[in-house]
Amino acid sequence: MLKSDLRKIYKQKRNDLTFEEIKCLQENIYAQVYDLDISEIQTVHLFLTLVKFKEIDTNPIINYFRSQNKKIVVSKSDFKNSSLTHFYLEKDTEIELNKYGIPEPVNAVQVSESNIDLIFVPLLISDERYYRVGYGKGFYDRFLANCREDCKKIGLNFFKPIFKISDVNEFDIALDEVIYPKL
Ligand SMILES: Nc1nc2c(c(=O)[nH]1)N(C=O)[C@@H](CNc1ccc(C(=O)N[C@@H](CCC(=O)O)C(=O)O)cc1)CN2
Ligand SMILES: Nc1ncnc2c1ncn2[C@@H]1O[C@H](COP(=O)(O)OP(=O)(O)OP(=O)(O)O)[C@@H](O)[C@H]1O
Repeated sequence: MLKSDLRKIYKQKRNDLTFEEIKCLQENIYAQVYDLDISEIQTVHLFLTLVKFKEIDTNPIINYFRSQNKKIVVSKSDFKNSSLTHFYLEKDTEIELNKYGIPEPVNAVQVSESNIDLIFVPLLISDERYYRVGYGKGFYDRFLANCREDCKKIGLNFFKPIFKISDVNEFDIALDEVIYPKL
């Protein structure tokens, strides 16, 4: 199926989830995250939850990685060129919503992509080859292209991957793994 159709379908499917359903799906995802082998990981990048699109609440994941003494990195989005810049998220880092409703750090220390060992990637839907469809601006395609070859990329989603995204292009970078609710 085409990215543009998948984007519409999975935006709607996510929007249709009730908060009770989301709570249950999240718990399943968190349990799988807490089961990952993170012994080689020092620095982990997470997205901060975009509430208007009913994204997974990443706060419990952030708290978990903090409790494991890992450094947390979050981004600021530049919609003019679809680029992200990255910053350490400390316990006292101030967070503000940008005009799209994305939480972003204020006055934090910038981090280069080369310091990131693990990235949790937001997505609407992925396929069995670990390609993904996001909101369609290419922020993550650009970001992942700048990361280390050995940086681990794990997608998080409420829905099971489909067989195949048919219009994957030269910029699309496959993830290493996608975590979605399993029985
Ligand atoms: N939490 C989170 N942060 C993220 C992403 C994400 O998927 N989740 N992104 C992943 O790449 C980037 C942001 N991508 C976004 C793309 C569109 C809109 C948005 O509000 N779109 C409006 C139309 C905006 C316009 O073009 O004027 C809409 O769809 O209504 C928000 C975020 C970077 N940060
Ligand atoms: N590294 C790159 N350099 C230049 N253009 C890029 C790059 N990566 C992606 N693009 C362009 O960005 C646009 C959006 O890409 P795509 O449809 O794959 O977005 P997406 O993965 O759904 O969005 P997002 O990453 O923001 O969640 C496409 O037109 C694509 O060609």
